[in-house]
Amino acid sequence: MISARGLIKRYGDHTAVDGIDITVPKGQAFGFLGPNGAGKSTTMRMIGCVSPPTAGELRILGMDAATQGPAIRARLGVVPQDDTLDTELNLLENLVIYARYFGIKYKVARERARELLDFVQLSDRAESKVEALSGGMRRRLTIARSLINEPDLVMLDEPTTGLDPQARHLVWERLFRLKKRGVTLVLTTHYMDEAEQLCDRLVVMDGGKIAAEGTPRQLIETHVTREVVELRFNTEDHSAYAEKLDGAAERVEVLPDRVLLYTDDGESSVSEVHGRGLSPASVLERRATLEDVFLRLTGRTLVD
Ligand SMILES: Nc1ncnc2c1ncn2[C@@H]1O[C@H](COP(=O)(O)OP(=O)(O)OP(=O)(O)O)[C@@H](O)[C@H]1O
Repeated sequence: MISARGLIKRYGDHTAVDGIDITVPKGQAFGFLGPNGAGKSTTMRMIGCVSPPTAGELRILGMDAATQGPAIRARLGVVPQDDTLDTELNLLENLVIYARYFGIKYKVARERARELLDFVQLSDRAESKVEALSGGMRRRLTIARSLINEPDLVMLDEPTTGLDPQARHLVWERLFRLKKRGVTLVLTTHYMDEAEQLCDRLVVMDGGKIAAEGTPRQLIETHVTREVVELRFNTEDHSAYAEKLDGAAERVEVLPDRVLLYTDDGESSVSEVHGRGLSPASVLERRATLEDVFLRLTGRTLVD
């Protein structure tokens, strides 16, 4: 569905995307994980054929992005970061009008719009104005809109940013269903749980480059230990404690508010902490996550 080789995007002197390679097969949910400014949206815009690459080769749906943009766009679904719905119109009208961009006949558009509202569980709101919808409902409507041209590939830029947990789960559940229907999904996210739950494969981006790639499980197994012990001390300066804990685990990481011990045996690391005469205010043993992978690879946390 997507093949990029040596993809580069420069804005003046600034290189936003710095020579990335990606391959996305059909039916996969492929995620770009990374902090602000990593180059995720820029990559999505190139794949969406709205921003031409400065250099490199980019093929989407077997076509060349440089020369076949309009043909590619006709077969893509796009869910932008900010909702661009027409709030003055009702839900059905939003979908039907969008269908016109694709030259879909009115009768077909209305039928599809009804089906799609059903798919995103908004049928009972068909005649309401968009301005009356919650954030989660708007997202679902935007997802419905992205499907009006029956796309093979749907691109979602931070599909659940700003939504409450329940609204996020509703969006995820619909995206799972889309995937089951064989639609390929490409998404960007700041959220490790979203990446873990939705994505078959991930690239971790940082500073315009790909820092790592794999399934969520592979990334965790390759880059971090199985367990993590989080220690919080009554102090303003956790780095002093990190020094005292040198060698207490496979790796010791310090954040402003805690020390992280990366270990394959949480219990013995906790004993080691006490053995060194240290008394943390709190101790949390947990499984390693993508957030830990990210910290390892970039030295930063996902959500600043
Ligand atoms: N149109 C533009 N003109 C100049 N610089 C840009 C433009 N778009 C993006 N950039 C810069 O390119 C870099 C990558 O931005 P991009 O929006 O792709 O990051 P991102 O990973 O999507 O971040 P976010 O999570 O905040 O959306 C940033 O340094 C940004 O300031």
